[in-house]
Amino acid sequence: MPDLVPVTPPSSSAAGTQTTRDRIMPGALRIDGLSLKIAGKTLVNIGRLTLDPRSVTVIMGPNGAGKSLLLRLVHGLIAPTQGWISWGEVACGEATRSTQAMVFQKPVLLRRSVAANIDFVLRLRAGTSAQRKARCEELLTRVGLLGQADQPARLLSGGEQQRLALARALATRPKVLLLDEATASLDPASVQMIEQIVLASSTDETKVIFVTHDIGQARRLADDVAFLHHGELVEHRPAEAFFVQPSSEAAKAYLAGRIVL
Ligand SMILES: Nc1ncnc2c1ncn2[C@@H]1O[C@H](COP(=O)(O)OP(=O)(O)OP(=O)(O)O)[C@@H](O)[C@H]1O
Repeated sequence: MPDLVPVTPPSSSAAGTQTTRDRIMPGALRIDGLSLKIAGKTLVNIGRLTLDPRSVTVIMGPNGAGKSLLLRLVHGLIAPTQGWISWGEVACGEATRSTQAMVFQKPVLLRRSVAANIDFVLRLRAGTSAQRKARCEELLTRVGLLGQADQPARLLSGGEQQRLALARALATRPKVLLLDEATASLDPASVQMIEQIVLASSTDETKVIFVTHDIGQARRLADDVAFLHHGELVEHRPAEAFFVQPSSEAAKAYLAGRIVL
């Protein structure tokens, strides 16, 4: 296990010194001896996992495999019972969370206009109102919602709401973008748009970790696949190898469409 430096909140880093953001990249995500137990039951148990900082990692596995819990652990929304998660030299926690963004299956939006939802996030960062406006327009253009900027967010369709949630996540210029079944209830056109935005984002120095049940989607997006079963990591391989020749019986059965218990 490498020495992990104490985390410095981004706001307190002096000019000219490395910020938490700088120290996260280009380091990999490393998980070591990670376990999560609730009420005496082990729900996540991952010995070691290292993820490339620039790939799109897809996390797959049957229902209840621990995919969402793993994402929440990585995002620091829940604390592990044991073990470490680190980005580069930095232990994951409060400070790394501000360099990450997570998109959930059900978009969580403010009861304000589309643009105000983005502006809310932009206000947490430095910048003039003209800069915020320009950045807001850039983000809304990127997700195809500029025409609805002044509309109440709650009037958007499900797919549009999810694109707004994605734009809001991208507003933070995250080093790591975590998506938990973000397209699960959307139609094919919305799925395609979100996949395109995600793929384009992953080239901008943003690591993407995408949880999905959809094998076709995993094939389209993944550079590498981590397959979970009963809270354990049963394999982590480059996507080509995983889809052609999965090494675990659970992944073979899952890809063949058989029921995996
Ligand atoms: N707060 C909690 N307390 C107790 N058990 C929990 C809690 N959260 C999740 N679990 C259990 O942990 C297991 C893994 O849950 P998780 O949501 O991570 O699965 P998943 O792989 O994302 O499943 P799905 O594909 O159905 O969303 C499940 O059996 C779930 O019931």
